Amino acid sequence: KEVETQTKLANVVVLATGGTIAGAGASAANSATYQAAKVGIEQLIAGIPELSKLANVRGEQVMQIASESITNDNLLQLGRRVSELADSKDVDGIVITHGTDTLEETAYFLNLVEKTDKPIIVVGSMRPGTAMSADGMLNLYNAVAVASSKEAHGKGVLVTMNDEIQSGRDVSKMINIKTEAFKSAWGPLGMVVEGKSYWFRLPAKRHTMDSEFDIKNIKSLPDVEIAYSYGNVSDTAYKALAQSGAKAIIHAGTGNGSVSSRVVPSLQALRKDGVQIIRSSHVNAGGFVLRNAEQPDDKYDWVVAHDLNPQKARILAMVALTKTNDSKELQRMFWEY
Ligand SMILES: NC(=O)CC[C@H](N)C(=O)O
Repeated sequence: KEVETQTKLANVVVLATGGTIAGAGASAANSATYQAAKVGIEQLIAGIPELSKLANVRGEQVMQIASESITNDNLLQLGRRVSELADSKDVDGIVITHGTDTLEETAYFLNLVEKTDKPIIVVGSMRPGTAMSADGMLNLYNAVAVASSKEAHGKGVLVTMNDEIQSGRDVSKMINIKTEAFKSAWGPLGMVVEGKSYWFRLPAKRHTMDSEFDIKNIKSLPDVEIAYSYGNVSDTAYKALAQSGAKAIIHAGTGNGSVSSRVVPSLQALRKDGVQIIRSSHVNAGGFVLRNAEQPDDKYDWVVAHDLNPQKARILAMVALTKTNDSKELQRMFWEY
């Protein structure tokens, strides 16, 4: 009996959403020119017989899209399915296959709203399965390995790419042509090698079980948009986004979220009209925006995104706005998550 429980394999569900990990190209030489979201999850799982040694794996095709086309409704649909599965006692871990373009957004969203300590792993690939040196097979194998491990419990939503275990909160796609594409400004949490995980650090920010957000209470997500900044920037985009109904605008700022003097008056006016202004940075290796540095946030009643890049700041702002429209509360959430 004891031996039986010791060797019992974990039950892992793979939720497939599309992306390059489900991509197919015309020839094995096509590592960058191919169609994403072509191959079904049954075929992906069948292509890796070694998975059956790691866990009892079953797949579910939730959608079949390239991740740049993912909508807020898609996020909610996926989040609800993850939550249902996490609540089931027959499920020990969940893997989500995903296009890499917005993988970091989905991983962070789930990290905020899933009330479970069961492993949730988001995984993609940089080359389609039809290409030479395709990376999807190993990335998915590693994802299932981590999802079925005891140690992955309670560590928030994770991403396994290029043998690394990254925090879904921190990780970002930093380059679009290398298999070494996903990095965290603060380093990976661990490594996964030959199906075994090696952990080195833990996430310090609130997530999953410790989060005040719950997918079960989120009916819809408000409109939050991003405006990019650069030299000679105009206020046209900011004003247009507000006019089309944005509840918050993420300022994808230069450097430490600095704001051009050409734009400051409009952002002040938009805030007076009720739009939340959230200063982030488009510095690729990781921005670090501090309150009242560069701009008087207290005076203008603006929020800073701290180390969250603009696309992650959009995710947190949407989720946060389902609870509050108080800028001080929003700022607290931006420090805590
Ligand atoms: N490497 C990828 O997954 C990119 C493919 C596609 N643009 C997507 O995000 O789904």
